[in-house]
Order: sequence, then C-alpha cells, then structure tokens
Amino acid sequence: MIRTLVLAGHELAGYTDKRLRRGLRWSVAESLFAAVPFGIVAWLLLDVLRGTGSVQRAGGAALVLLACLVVRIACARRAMPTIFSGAYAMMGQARLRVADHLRRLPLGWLAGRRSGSLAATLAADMQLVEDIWAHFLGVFFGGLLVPAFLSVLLLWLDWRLGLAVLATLPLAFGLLVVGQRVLIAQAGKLQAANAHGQAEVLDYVQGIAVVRAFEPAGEGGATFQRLATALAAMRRQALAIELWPTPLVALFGCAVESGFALAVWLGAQRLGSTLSGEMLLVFAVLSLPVYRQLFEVGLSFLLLRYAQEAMQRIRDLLAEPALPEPAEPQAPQGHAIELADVRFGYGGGEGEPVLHGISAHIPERSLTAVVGRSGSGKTTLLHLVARLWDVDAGAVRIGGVDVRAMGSELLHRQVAMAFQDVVLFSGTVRENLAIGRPGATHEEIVAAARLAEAHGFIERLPEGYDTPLGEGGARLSGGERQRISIARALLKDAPIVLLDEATASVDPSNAAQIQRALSTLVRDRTVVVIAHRLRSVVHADQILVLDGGRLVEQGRHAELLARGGVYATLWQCQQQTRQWQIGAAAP
Ligand SMILES: Nc1ncnc2c1ncn2[C@@H]1O[C@H](COP(=O)(O)OP(=O)(O)OP(=O)(O)O)[C@@H](O)[C@H]1O
Repeated sequence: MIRTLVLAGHELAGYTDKRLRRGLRWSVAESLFAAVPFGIVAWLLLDVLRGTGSVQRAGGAALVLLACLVVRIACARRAMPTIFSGAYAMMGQARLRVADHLRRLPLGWLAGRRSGSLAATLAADMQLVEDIWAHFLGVFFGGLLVPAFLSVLLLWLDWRLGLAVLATLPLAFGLLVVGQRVLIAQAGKLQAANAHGQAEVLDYVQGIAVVRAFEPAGEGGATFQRLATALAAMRRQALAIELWPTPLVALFGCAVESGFALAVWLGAQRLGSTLSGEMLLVFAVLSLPVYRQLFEVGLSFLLLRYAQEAMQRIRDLLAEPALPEPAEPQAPQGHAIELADVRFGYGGGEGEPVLHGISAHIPERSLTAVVGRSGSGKTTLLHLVARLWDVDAGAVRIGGVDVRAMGSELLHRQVAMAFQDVVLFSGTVRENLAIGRPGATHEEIVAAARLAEAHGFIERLPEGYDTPLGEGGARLSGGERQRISIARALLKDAPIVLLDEATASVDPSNAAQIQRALSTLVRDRTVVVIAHRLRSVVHADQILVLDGGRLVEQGRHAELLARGGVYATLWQCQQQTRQWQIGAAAP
C-alpha cells in the first residue's frame, strides 16, 4: 500500500522529489537513534540488576544516551524541512497537472459534474495526499523501526519470551484490516456527503441574489432546505466516521497489548528455572514501547487507507481521456473557416442532435453573422469552431485543416473568443485583459480596450487598469464585463475572432461604437459574431440563419429580407418590438 502511495505520488506529480527521499532517509536515521537507547537501557538494567554495574559504566551509558539524543534531534531538524519542501513541491506540481488536465478534457465531461464535487477532489483529496507525504511517511517508517529493533533485541535476549511478546500481533493486524474496511465504507460515504455539501454551498453562495429575491426569509425556501439537508448529511457522516471504527480501534489496542499479559504469564511459569527475575523485568520494560509504537503505527495505517482512496479519485480524474491530439499537428493555410456537413449533439452522440449537417464557407477577412431563434444552435456552432467540443460527424476546417488535426496549441493561436457568459477572474483589469497574451504592453492593452469601447470606464475605476475586479468581476456592470471580454478577445490578436452576443448587454451608443470597431477589425481578421439584435449585423459580409439546428438561409441582409423567409420574419419581429412600450396594449 505504501509502495502504491509513493509510486502514485510519482505518477501524480510526474516526478519524485529528491528532497522527499532524502528527508525520509533522515527520518529513518532519527528513528534509529530513537531505538538504540532502548538497547542501552536494557544493557544498563541487566548490568545493575545482576550487580555487575559500576559508576563508570553507568556514566558511559548516560553519555551515549545523550549523544543519541543530540544526533536524533539533529536528524529530525534535517528530516522535517526536507520532507516538507519535497512533499509540498510535489503536491504543487500535482495540483498544476490536474488543473492542466482539466482544461484538456471535453467540456461534456465537465458539464456532467458539479463544480463543488470537483472542487472537493481538487482541494480535500489533494490535501489528504499531501498530508500523507508531508507528515505521515516519516512517522510511519520511523514508527516501524523502533518496534522492529526492539523485537529483534527481545528475541535475541530470550526467543521464547520474545515470541510471546509478539504472539498476538497477527490477530491485532487482522482486526486492523477489518477496521480499515469499515473505515473505507464510511470514508466513501463521507466523501460523497462532503462533495455534495460543497456543491450545495457553492450553488447557494453563487445564487444568493436569486435566493434573496425569490425565497421566503427564514428556513422555508427550497434552496435553503436543500443546503440544510446536505449539511446535516455531512454532519451525520462526520460523526459516523469517528464512531464506527472506535470499538475496532479499542479491540486492536487490546489485541496488541494482550501479548504483554501472555509474556508475563509465560515468564512467571519459567521464573527461577530457565528465566531470571531481572530478565523478566527487562522484557516488561522493553515490550511496552513496542506496543505503544505499534498502536500508533496501526492508527496511521487506517489513515493511510483513507488517503489511498483520495489518491484513487485523483488518479481517476487524471485518467479521463483528454480531447485527442494529433501526432503531427498540421498548420492551417490561411484563415477561412469551412463547415462541412457538421453534425453534433450534446451527450457524445447519444443525446438529441443539436446541429443537423451544417455546411458553409466563411471567407478569410470577412464579417459573418450567425443569427436565429433562441436555442437554434448558434453558440454550439461557435464552440465547435473553437473545438471546445468535437463534432459527431462532418468537419470544421480552418485554412483547409480539420481543427482536430491542428492540435490545441496551434488552434489556440488561431482563435480568440468572447463568450456569451462572460467569465472574469479575481485579478486586476489588466490581468483579465492580458489572459490570452501574457506579455502584452500597456499600449497594446489600452489599444484593445479602446477598440472595445472599454477604455473610458476602465480609466474611471479607482486604480484604472490595476483595479482588482473582485471574484467573477463582481464590481462591473453587465455591459462593462462584456466589453472587457471583447477587449480580451481583441488583445489576443488571433486571426480568427468569435464573438458570442457581442453587443447583447451594451447600450445602443456603445453597441454602434463596437460595431465600428468590428468593421475595422475585419480588415485583417476573420470575424464571426452571434447577434440577437439584427440591426447590428446589417452590414455583415454574410449572414448565416440557423433554425432548429439547420442552416436555413445564407446571404447579405438585403438578399435575406427580399427572400421573405426566417430572417425576414425575425427582422419584422424586431422592428415591431422597437415600437413596443411597457404597459401599452399590443397593436
Ligand atoms: N451543455 C449543453 N448540454 C446539453 N444541451 C445543451 C448544452 N448547451 C446547449 N444545449 C442545447 O443545445 C441547443 C442549442 O443551444 P445553443 O446555446 O447553441 O443555442 P443558441 O442558438 O446559441 O441559443 P441562445 O440564442 O438562446 O443563446 C439548445 O436546445 C440547448 O438547450
């Protein structure tokens, strides 16, 4: 089990830190110098009890004991920092690897999991494994060394009595294995309850505004009740994991120490014949630390199993297949986008199809708008171009190369995207803008912000571009968040820019300015925008109209209007809605 944990440590972090090995060696040395004094004490006791002792011999023994203590402390001082720095470095690397792996997974895998449960694996499970490396391994190896040394000593002094001292250990460790099984069953339930609880807490905190707006105060609301139930389950499981193994731990302790009673009884039978009184006393003195240490080791052994389960969950996460990468990535020839009979459904081809064979050509350096009713598949189409998902059939090609054959690194350089749900991180405005281009200069950042009509409001923030945005960009309005997201996409300076609902929550004057910015952008980029406001795309080079996951119309604004189809209907609806007034009767 230990071997598995240490090897899995290598597997998680991708390397085994030399400091961990070195620290473990220091820890073993420390235990050795903790064990040797027991031998000296046994020798001293026998010496004194047999009447052969002298002041000089006792003084010499005391000096050796002192020397052992000094060396032991010196070893401990080397062991701890070395183990800690090795273990924390390895775990830091392991966390980065898991985080890196997460971003390579298909979004469908992530969509099927609650973020709270993933957070539990990333935080609590990682912490458990880290604790094992940092705190446990040294104690475990050291804890085994002292009883092993003492057992050899006892067997050497009197093998029959030595065997009696150790006789009940197999029974004790048998009980420990049963205890482990109980603990693991409970630990699995606790982990599930914790993961569920964390997910509920996350939902509750993220949706606190909705809870306040819709749920009755007090404990009557459904969301509050769901949270309370999850927290109660966590409490019950936490208690169960403390209580269930308790009788088994007590039994384990009994079984370990019952060897002592057996040895005393057997020794008493032989007293005066094959065993001297002083030898029995030495056995009594030396066997007690064996039991104490083994009891400690046994308890840590239980925890070890707990960590092994956590390790398995992390390994399972790492074993999830990432989006396949080509062996030899192909570079695109240009930046036109080709949709070739694209078919896709969420759920890996098992769910309802969302896109039913879409074929279109999006020329290089053009502005293409994708429009259609809500749920017609516009966002899905853009996500396929950026390969957030893989198509079920057909192909998405950029510059003549299938995005699956391009490899994520090359594709990442080709495409910048502003999402419909703007995600901002808790860093500064500058950090959020430069996320796709870490080395960007201040001038480049400002230029992108100006293009996206974001420079004005950023300048008015208390610390300008260095203003921290708070979690999720909480201090910005919807329109401001959107403009940051557009500026971020522009700053990345990729030849293809995908904008989802670019001007949805921007006021009309800003929308017009962003529109102009996009027209400038198109001079040297391929731009695809999803637009609900059709007025914003009347000048687009091409408009793709989706309906029910199918491409039903394609052309310029005037042509589509003249056709009198889906686009014309949508256009008329929007013209009418512009004349609506809240509270006025419908015409
Ligand atoms: N992650 C997902 N898992 C399962 N189904 C999804 C997922 N995302 C979208 N869908 C479904 O796919 C269909 C197309 O959704 P999509 O978001 O692409 O439409 P859209 O045209 O962009 O809509 P809107 O204009 O409202 O943003 C919808 O029926 C939606 O319910």
